[in-house]
Amino acid sequence: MEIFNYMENFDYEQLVFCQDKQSGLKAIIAIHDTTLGPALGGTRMWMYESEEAAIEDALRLARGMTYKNAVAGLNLGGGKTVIIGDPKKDKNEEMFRAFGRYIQGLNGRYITAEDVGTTVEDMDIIHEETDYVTGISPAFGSSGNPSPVTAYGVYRGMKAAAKEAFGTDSLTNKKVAIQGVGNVAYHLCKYLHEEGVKLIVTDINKEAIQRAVNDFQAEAVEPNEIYSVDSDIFAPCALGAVLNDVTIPQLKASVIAGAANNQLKEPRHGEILHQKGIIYAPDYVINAGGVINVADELYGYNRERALKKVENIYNNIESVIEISKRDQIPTSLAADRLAEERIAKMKNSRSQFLLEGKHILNRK
Ligand SMILES: NC(=O)c1ccc[n+]([C@@H]2O[C@H](COP(=O)([O-])OP(=O)(O)OC[C@H]3O[C@@H](n4cnc5c(N)ncnc54)[C@H](O)[C@@H]3O)[C@@H](O)[C@H]2O)c1
Ligand SMILES: CC(C)C[C@H](N)C(=O)O
Repeated sequence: MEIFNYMENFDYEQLVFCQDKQSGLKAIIAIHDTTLGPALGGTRMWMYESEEAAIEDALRLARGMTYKNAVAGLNLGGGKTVIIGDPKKDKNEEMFRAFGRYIQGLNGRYITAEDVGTTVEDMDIIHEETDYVTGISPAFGSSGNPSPVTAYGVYRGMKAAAKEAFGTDSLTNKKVAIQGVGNVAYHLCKYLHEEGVKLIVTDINKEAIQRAVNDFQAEAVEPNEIYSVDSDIFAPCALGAVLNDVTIPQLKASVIAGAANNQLKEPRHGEILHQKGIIYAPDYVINAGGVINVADELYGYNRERALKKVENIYNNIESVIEISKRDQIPTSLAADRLAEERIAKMKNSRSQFLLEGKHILNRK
């Protein structure tokens, strides 16, 4: 990958490599865009096949956060960290403390939180070194684990997408196929089960599957069967790039609404879904509940206020579908348009503001 080329093409601001030999920390912080405010995005710990794959993931996820935060109406930019390593074996306290010091060194340009492979406990350790971390323990007056709130947002967004596809937002008796029943999807299953949804689940972790089978009477299928099962809604809740040339032709669902980041392998896959008449709830619009929740910490966390904002994901999905229908474009592009318009407007007004400031100073 030509890193500077890639950064230039997609307007990235900064890429930071952090290493600490003693603790084994190898982290990459990507800051995409801070027009709307400091970059807020989680830290993912994953066993990447190569350093290049880790860099690419950090960059793609950071850009996703810029768009997510913009559409969610947050005054925050987008960034993300990946830590290279096995979250089950390679974590230690020194690693997260070292990482915390790197975040502190960015002086507030980047604020972190949980993502795949990191926990509230990890954030608490980071907090020993920096205030630029959210999703820390409620004992600190903080919001804790964002996953249940992300699940609530996905549930709300799924209902809005269902309304477009089925004429009603009731999910009772609908079949929902869920890929990956981890932190977010477990809570999503709870909401769906309570509404009388028939759940079909898969995971590469047998215990996670068993929990969903036991707790929600879900039907379990093999990971490669989840795309082609008979379902009304497909909810990708594992990792990215799962909507691609191989999987899309297998889908029976009329709606795609799930928590995973970067679900489309390439932008053209959004166009293919549009042509097939599948209602795709854009990932970064529907899965913004977690970031909305942790961002509320910046104002002194108030759960009721945060959940009210998360409910709005229903309206955000409705707006995206409206633009998609009006302009005859895929929902993925409609969402991009919403985000880019908000950022562009702010870029203009910020430069005007700065010009004025300079003008006043000159007068003095
Ligand atoms: N946690 C949040 O608040 C949040 C917020 C926004 C977006 N997301 C995104 O949602 C997704 C899930 O997040 P999470 O926190 O629940 O993570 P998680 O690690 O708890 O859950 C992911 C699950 O997917 C399973 N999985 C991995 N590869 C799979 C495969 N090929 N087939 C089937 N299952 C597979 C894992 O075993 C795990 O159980 C991620 O893409 C994450 O970035 C999470
Ligand atoms: C800030 C975090 C809650 C971010 C979350 N992991 C996401 O992808 O939205």
